[in-house]
Parts: sequence; structure tokens; C-alpha cells
Amino acid sequence: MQGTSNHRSRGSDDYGIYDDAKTYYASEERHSNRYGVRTRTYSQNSLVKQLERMGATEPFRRGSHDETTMDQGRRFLVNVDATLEILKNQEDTDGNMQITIEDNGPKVISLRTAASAGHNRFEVRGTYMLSNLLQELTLAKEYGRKQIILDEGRLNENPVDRLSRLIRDHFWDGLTRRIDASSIEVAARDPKDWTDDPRPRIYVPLGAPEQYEYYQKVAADRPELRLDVQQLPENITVELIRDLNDKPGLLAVAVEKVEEDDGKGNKTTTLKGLPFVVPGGRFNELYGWDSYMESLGLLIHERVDLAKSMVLNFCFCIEHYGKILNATRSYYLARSQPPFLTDMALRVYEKIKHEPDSKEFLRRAILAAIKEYHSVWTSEPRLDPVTGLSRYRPDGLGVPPETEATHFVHILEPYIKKHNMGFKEFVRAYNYGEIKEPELDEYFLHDRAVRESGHDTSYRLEGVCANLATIDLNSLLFKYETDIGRTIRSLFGDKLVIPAEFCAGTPYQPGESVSSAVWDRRAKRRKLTMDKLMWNEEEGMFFDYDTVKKQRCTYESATTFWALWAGLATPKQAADMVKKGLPKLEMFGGLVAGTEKSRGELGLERPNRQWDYPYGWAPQQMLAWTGLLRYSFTEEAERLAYKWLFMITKAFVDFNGVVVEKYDVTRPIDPHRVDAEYGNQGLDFKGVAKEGFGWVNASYVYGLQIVNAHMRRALGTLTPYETFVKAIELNNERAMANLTL
Ligand SMILES: OC[C@H]1O[C@H](O[C@H]2O[C@H](CO)[C@@H](O)[C@H](O)[C@H]2O)[C@H](O)[C@@H](O)[C@@H]1O
Ligand SMILES: [Ca+2]
Repeated sequence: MQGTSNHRSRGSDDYGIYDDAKTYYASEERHSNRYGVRTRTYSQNSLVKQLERMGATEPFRRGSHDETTMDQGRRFLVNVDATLEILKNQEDTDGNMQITIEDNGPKVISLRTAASAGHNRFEVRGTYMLSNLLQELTLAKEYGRKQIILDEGRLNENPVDRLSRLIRDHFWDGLTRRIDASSIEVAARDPKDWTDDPRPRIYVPLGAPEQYEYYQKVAADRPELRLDVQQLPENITVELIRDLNDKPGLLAVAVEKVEEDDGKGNKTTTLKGLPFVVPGGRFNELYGWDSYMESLGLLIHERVDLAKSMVLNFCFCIEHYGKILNATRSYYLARSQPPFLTDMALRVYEKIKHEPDSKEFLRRAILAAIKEYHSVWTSEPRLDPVTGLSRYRPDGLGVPPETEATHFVHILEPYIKKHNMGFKEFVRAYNYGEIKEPELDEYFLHDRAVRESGHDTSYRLEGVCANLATIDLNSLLFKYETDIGRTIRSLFGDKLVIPAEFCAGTPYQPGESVSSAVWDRRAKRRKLTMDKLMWNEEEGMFFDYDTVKKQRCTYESATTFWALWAGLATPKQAADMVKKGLPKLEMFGGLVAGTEKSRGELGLERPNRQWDYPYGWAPQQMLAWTGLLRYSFTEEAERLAYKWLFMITKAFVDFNGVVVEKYDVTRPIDPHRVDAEYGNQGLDFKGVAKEGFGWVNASYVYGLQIVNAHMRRALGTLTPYETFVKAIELNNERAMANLTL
């Protein structure tokens, strides 16, 4: 592998070695024989004929290994199909269309060099280079190339640079959706639609009549889509949401008006969907907290427009659906997800504040957040009136339809037996209240809350979540309170007028103005209550508080660090957390979601849960790093970031460019293997990964900003953390010895 690589690196020919796939492979000229390659043409027919004659897989004579590296690096002349065949037959021994350390091929292929016009050969060796070759050829084939001139630099690229580049140039685009005529069929696809006729369907809120008209026109103009366009009634009840489960669909989000040219010089106005980034895999809709995490990566990559339009989509959701939704599908209408809107909007604002409409953007986001704060998070049923703290506690009816088919079998089985019914028959009868089972009602109340918490599922929350004032939610609300107060004070002259459309569900009258003082008081009160009910000095951790049992919980969770992220911990609490809490949760690959002790024994009746030990999730890492830095625990933040990035980079190198939804942070060899619940997302690709996974992509980009330059270099050479530290210590000792004072 190369120690470093320069992404702007260009050969004398002016082509970039690290151009994005489209630029690299779509150019005819780049792959013609202009690099001193013999002008003989290798037609596809003659290649295939030679191939057949030789009974072999590649049609050139064997050359010597005497190619020298030129200033722009070695280049290979590669026949795409034939080489792909060799790779598949020889190197992908388990036949999963990926070349990984689990394949048992010879791990070497000899490629013809371009400078010798294909006469000389050079061996490409090892899993990483071969899997990069597979990825490059898969892309070349998709761009219709039969023969390419391939830079060796694309095969032995520093993996940190390669993954960062793929995220920047490919993954974000692969995950971006727009709900308009340009690509509604892509956005509407729902792998979680288990109905007999999973056709594309969109629900449009009553307050967006132009959108309703627009989508009806799209459906009429393109009948082959079978797009079903439905208008939602004004009052969205839990009964309605349950009924929509038979016809699940996408929920409309924000659009903008644009001018369109009909090709004859006539201008008409049409609608264009504001884009958003989806998590990936089976999650093909706009998610609440995934979007926040994604925006942290997008902003680093200067994709400010995407982050901004996700904020605007959230404002649309609050205005039309009453909340930032768990995600934008009909079955998610009743529940939200961890709230991050104020921080997200402020980060976007920081990037656009020189633009004329930036203040208006921020005003709208803060008004939406205020409405959400009051009408969703601090009113019943989520508000616990006794403590004033909040809980994840959404309304809903029956069994959530979006989970994998078997998810609730073990829960429902006893009831199915009791009522002597089939699975589907029972679920329908229960959902429609024909069967009353109060115990099940209680189970699903908590299950819905678990899903709203984003931590679905975990033994921290199962069977109790709706009663818990969690450390995560209350830290986020403290952040809302402080962000809103500070913004009103510093950017709106300590006076923000609440317009009529933002009043419903809030204590405000139209035109009433709000100042920062009340927000400061709310934050102060929340902090005091949390200190009293949730902080355990002995353990050095914040714990959830059970509002029904009126006691502090004991499950040790990585969410304790959210208190640092939000800035609610005192310096002493932060130091205690680093000293006592952190060692319990720090693993080989970074932070684990919860401790093994807290998770407890697993068994047939107690299967593993994806938000428990031994799994680690990108949002937990990102919030902890940011929180630690906020309290000046730089070394700890860097160390945790290094471990997480190392684990991701190593899996990326050893497993054909894989980037997944979550990792087993205790598993050094194959951390992407997760068999809990619905397995892992992001694994299912042929030849080349195109999307990664939204928040892991973001954590990678964000984490690289946390580690120092020396660490970044060490990651590029896949240096395990312990080795890195030893090397640093040795260096320091030497430097000390050589120090002449
Ligand atoms: O389909 C099952 C569940 O899937 C979602 O949860 C998981 O994926 C989300 C998207 O990446 C993520 O936000 C969440 O934290 C994950 O646990 C969905 O959010 C659940 O509501 C759904 O039941
Ligand atoms: Ca394989």
C-alpha cells in the first residue's frame, strides 16, 4: 500500500489517478492507446477467440516482469471481462462476488502493463489490491468499457484516502434521494413493505396541495411506475396509521419551485424535491437521527446544500406531520427519533451565514424546534409531570409492521396458541381490537418507545422504555434548551416572535415573543434534576431514571457520554466519567453500546440485541468524541476515534471495501459480522460497494478530523492502536535521550 496518496495527483496526461468512477471510466480518450501503448487494437472478438484457443482466461502472451514505474506510476492495460472472469474463478473462492481474506485463491494475478503495450506483465498481489481490482473492473464494466488503462495507484491506494474518497465521490450520491419526477421510483422503493403488492405509493399532507397535484401528474404521465398518490386527512390518528399499514407508502417532504424549459423555449414552473440522504440497505427513507449524523460528514465534505435541505425537510415534517419522524414512511407517522435539529441547523448556519437568506433559514429551524420541543417532547405522554423530564413514549396501535417478519414471533406465540389462530390472523385481530391482551399492549407501548429512542433494540430498554427518562433524550433536550436560548440571545436580539403557524401545541399565542431567559431556566432545571436523579458518582456515569418505579436504573450505557456532548456535565462529572465510566465501555474498536454485565446472559429465550454488548454504533462514537473534546479530553477522543477508524479501515481492506451499519467492536478480524436481529446492512453488494452506510460514512469523515496527522498516517498503514502507542513511546524516549539542555 502506498504510505500517502495525493488525490489531486495527475499524470503528465492531465488525468487524475483518483478521479471519481464516472470521470475515470466514461472518458474514451483516457482508455485509448495514448500512453505509448502500441496502436494495435485489441478487439473484443479477437480477445475472446484467443481466450478460447488457449483454453485460458486472458489473451496475451506472457511477458517479463521488467516494467519500470514511470513518473505518473504504473498503468495496466486490462481487458475488463476476461480479467473479471479470472478474478471470479480464481480469487472469489466462496463465490460471493467479493474478494476477501476468507477467499482461498492464490491471491495474485498478472496484468499487462500499458507502457509495454501489453507485452510485459506485472503481478498484482494480496487481498486488498485484488479486491480493488475487482471493484474497479466492476465499475469499468458498468460504464461499458471493454478495455481500460488502469492506474496501479487505484489498486494500492492508501486505504484511508480511498475510503474517504469513495464516501466523498460516490457514497453520498449513492444515498441521495429526491421525491420528484426525476427519481421517485428510486425513493419510493421500500424493502420493508411486506404487503402482497409493494407498489410505489406517496402520501401527501393536506397542507401541501400543490405537491398532491404534482405527484398526481407524475403518476398520470408515467403510468408504468404504478405510482399511487394519496392525500392524508388533516387529523392523523393512530387508527389511521394502523389502517395505512395495508397500503404503506412514502411521506412527502419539502420541495422547491423551479423553472423548467420545455425544449421549445417555453418556461414553466415545476416542483423539485429537496434532496436527503438515506441510511442505506433496507432503510430507504429520510431518518431522524441518522440525518443529523450524516450531516456531520456532509458538512466536512462541503455538501452544505444536502445538510441544509435535510434541515428544511425536518421543518416540513414538524409543520405538516407534527414531528420529525422516525422516518418518512406511513408506518412511522406516530413516532419520532432522538432530536438533533438545533445543533444541525446551527452547524449549517455556520457554513452559510454569509448568504442573504441564512438568518431566515435559522429562524425557521429554531421556530420549528421550539414547536417540536413543546408539542412533542415536553407534553404528555412523553413528559413525566412529576420530574419534568421526558421519555420516549409515542402513541400507536398494534404490532409495528416494518420489522423483519419473524421479529415478534417469540412474543406472540403464546397468545397465538391461546387464541388458536394463525400468525397473520392473530396480528390482524389484535391490531383491530377484536382481541384484547393488556400485557401485549404494555409490551408494544415499550417496543414503540424503544424504536423512537433509535436504540431498537436493547435490554436496557425492553419492556420498560416508555417509563424511562433516558440520559440520552434529556441530554438532547438540554442541548435544545441551551441552543435555543443562546441563538435567541445572540442572533435575534433576545426576542423571537412566534408566528401563528408555529403555535399549535405550544404555550404561545400568535405574535408573542420569546426571550432567552425562559430557555436558560428550563436548561438549569433539567440539569439539576438530572444531577439528582441520574448521576452516580461512584460509577462515574449517568443512568436512565425509571419514572414509574421512581428509581435510577443500573444499565451501563454509552449514552452516558451524551451528557458531555450536550455540555450538561460538570468538569468533575466529566473527569469521573473518563476515569470510571470510560474503561467499562472502551473496546478494541471503540465504544460498545453497553457493558456485558448490563446486557446479562444470553440464551435461546434471551437472544442478543443489536444495541447491546458487543456492538458499537457510529452515533455513539461521534457524540462521545465531540463531548470529550468539549471537556478537553483530547487524548481520549483521539484514542477512541483511532480505534473506531482502525476497525472500519481494516474491515474495508480485508473485506472488499465493506462499510456497514454497525460493528462488533470486540471482534478484531471480522467486526462487520453481526448476527443480532436483522443482521447487518451494507453487506449486500456485488463486486463493489456503492453506498457504505450513512452514519458510518459520516463517522469516518468526522473521525478523521478528530485524530491527529500522525494517527492518520498510522491508520493508512493499518497500524493497530497498541503498536502505534508503543512506537510513539519509543520515539519519545529516544527524543528525550537526545535532548540536550
Ligand atoms: O426495521 C426495524 C427498525 O429499523 C430502524 O432502526 C434501525 O435503523 C435506523 C436507520 O438506520 C436507525 O435510525 C435505528 O437507530 C436503528 O435501530 C427503525 O428506526 C426502527 O423504527 C425500525 O423498527
Ligand atoms: Ca469471496
